[in-house]
Amino acid sequence: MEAKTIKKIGVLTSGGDSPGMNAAIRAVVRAGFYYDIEMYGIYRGYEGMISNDIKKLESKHITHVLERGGTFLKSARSAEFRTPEGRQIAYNNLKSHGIDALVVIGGDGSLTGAHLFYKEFGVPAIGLPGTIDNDLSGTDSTIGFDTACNTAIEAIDKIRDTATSHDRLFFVEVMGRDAGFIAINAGIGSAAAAILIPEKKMPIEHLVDKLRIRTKAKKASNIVIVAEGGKSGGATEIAALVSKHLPYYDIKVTILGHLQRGGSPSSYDRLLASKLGVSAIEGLLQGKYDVMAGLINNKVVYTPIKKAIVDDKSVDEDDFRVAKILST
Ligand SMILES: Nc1ncnc2c1ncn2[C@@H]1O[C@H](COP(=O)(O)OP(=O)(O)OP(=O)(O)O)[C@@H](O)[C@H]1O
Ligand SMILES: O=P(O)(O)OC[C@H]1O[C@](O)(CO)[C@@H](O)[C@@H]1O
Ligand SMILES: [Mg+2]
Repeated sequence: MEAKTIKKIGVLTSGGDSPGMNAAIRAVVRAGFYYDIEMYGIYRGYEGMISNDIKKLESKHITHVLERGGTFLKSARSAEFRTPEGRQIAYNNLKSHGIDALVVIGGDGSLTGAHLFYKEFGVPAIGLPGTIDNDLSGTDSTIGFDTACNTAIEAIDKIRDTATSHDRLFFVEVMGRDAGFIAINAGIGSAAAAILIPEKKMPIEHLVDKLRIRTKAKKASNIVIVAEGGKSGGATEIAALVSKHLPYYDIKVTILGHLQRGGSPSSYDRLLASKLGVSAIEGLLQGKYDVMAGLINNKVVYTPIKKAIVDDKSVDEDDFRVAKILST
């Protein structure tokens, strides 16, 4: 595709926030300035595009944001942007500021919105994978995933201390409505007894058998990791089912919840966000539209958004094999 002349670029964060979004915004804005582009912040994701909450960004806006969790541009889930009328208002607002192109930082939903917007109005857009869920193809890891896994592991380590002291069985729920990436990573990284994810059904009898075997083997503690969108329910539901089979166990449930979305980004997420932020601006200037910039084997790759959002990135079967071997 032939590159359009781009003089003003808008950047927004959308969907659930993720650690490293600020680092990504900073890199996008810094790279924009480097290439003499006027940069605009669109606040609260697509909500701000519709309510015209759009401001020109200066250097001062991105000072000391790289290390901060959350997103200083704020984020939102916008029902109105899902409607053609909402998107038309958003387009009119962009035009009123003379914005020629967009960088959208968010998850699969946010990138779906960017793809639709490009198709309808021809506004050049590049997506950056910003979500703790890691559920986008075209990148080994999404911005925020590594930090979220570290946060989950740190919390589970603490739970293990008390679980071991009291010989208790813990069910720990991690985030991931439709994706088990945090669960499998945090599960392997914290020596979980079992890991339950949305993509795979584990019959309750299997889980119960596994826990019985571990009890016989006199394992010091048992921690089961459950992704919130598990096929048989979340940690609370699974714990209730298991307690019917193993009434002699002292069972506790911990839901880690939104603490997994906060915190200062890890070094990996800072690097990822910084590389992809620069690549977003350079991609737009080279005429790469309707694509997501990702990192595969440490190289920047531009993948059509349509491909990146397709639900074909699944938890590696080999990770399950490893988890099984290590928990036996
Ligand atoms: N099909 C769609 N058409 C238009 N806009 C969409 C569509 N899907 C999502 N969006 C927009 O993107 C926003 C964010 O999407 P969603 O809530 O799925 O989060 P996400 O970007 O996947 O992030 P995460 O899953 O990490 O929280 C939605 O609130 C909506 O404004
Ligand atoms: O904060 P909200 O809007 O309840 O969204 C929670 C969802 O967002 C995510 O944290 C991803 O951002 C999912 O893992 C979780 O299911
Ligand atoms: Mg999503």
